[in-house]
Amino acid sequence: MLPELDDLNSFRDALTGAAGPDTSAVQGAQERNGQLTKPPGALGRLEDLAIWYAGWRGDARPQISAPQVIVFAGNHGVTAQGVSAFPPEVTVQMVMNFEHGGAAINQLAKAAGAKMDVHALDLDCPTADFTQAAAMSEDELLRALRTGWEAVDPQADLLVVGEMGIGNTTPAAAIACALFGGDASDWTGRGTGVDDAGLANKTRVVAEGVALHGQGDGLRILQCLGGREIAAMAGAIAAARVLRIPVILDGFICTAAAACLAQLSDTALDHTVAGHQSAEGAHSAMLNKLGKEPLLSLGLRLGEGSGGALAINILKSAVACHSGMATFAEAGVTDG
Ligand SMILES: Cc1cc2ncn([C@H]3O[C@H](COP(=O)(O)O)[C@@H](O)[C@H]3O)c2cc1C
Ligand SMILES: O=C(O)c1cccnc1
Repeated sequence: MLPELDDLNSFRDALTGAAGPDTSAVQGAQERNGQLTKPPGALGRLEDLAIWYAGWRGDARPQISAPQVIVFAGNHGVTAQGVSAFPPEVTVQMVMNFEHGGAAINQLAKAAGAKMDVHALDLDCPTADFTQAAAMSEDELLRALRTGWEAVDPQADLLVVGEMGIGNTTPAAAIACALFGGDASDWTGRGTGVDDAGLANKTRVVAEGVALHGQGDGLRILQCLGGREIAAMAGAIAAARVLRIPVILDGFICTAAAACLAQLSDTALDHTVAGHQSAEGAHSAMLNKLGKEPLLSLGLRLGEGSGGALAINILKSAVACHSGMATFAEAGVTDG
């Protein structure tokens, strides 16, 4: 059961107090894995994935039958600084596209057999430009976290969260810089494709934001430098942690949301795997900081949950092998 989110402390408490994986299911899955008709370790990371999944589901021989993809959308005041190659009205236009089934994520969710939900967060009311003020008030942060928290279907057995928000690679870079240190240029990339002058301007904006608001815990950084859809992703990833629903992380922006949770608790992201490595330059550095090895590297730089949705197929395949294969004894195959 998910507790109500009355305030930011109830969020912190729920995350830090959430139970870990079921160790007996992990043990049962490891034992089963050792008996399947293949040389030991021959399925590589698929074996680790299946055992990890079994632990979080509390079932040594699990199935994946109800994956959920949730796309959150938000608008960003910082777009006034000219940080994106596209205008902010594209956010609401893409939300319509999601609703009509025309975006990349619609096709990828369908191909993965996942249901897809879309939540637009106050698109008429962009966050504040973080070079001037905190992006959100505490109350706005709480409401965005709650949107994500409540969007997770408790019956889902796998979750991917994605986003749409023109300008949001800028807050994602600022979050990473504030959490992990280094220069703004280490974390700032081209997003939708800004040119060299655009990249220099965007780097300045990230540096200004971090100089103004770079202190505090993961929630404070999310509030001051993030955005509503980024906070909603964090809320959904945290709810999944409490509900023991495994999560496949998407690209740069999704990983920045997750990184805020990792700052609050060392075990906050134990139920997550990195679906892919985005072509956004600093994504691999962010994954390294979080100790996550991506499953795919296909040069995607889209967001929307696209890389996470693609990786559903990998996880499904891992679990299908683990739960569907015969053991040496069942198949009458001689053990090594
Ligand atoms: C048509 C279109 C569809 C998208 N789908 C995801 N994004 C991605 O690009 C945006 C981030 O890049 P930046 O920070 O440079 O604006 C986000 O909306 C992200 O989801 C899109 C962007 C566009 C233009
Ligand atoms: O990695 C991402 O999520 C990403 C990269 C570029 C633009 N939009 C999203």
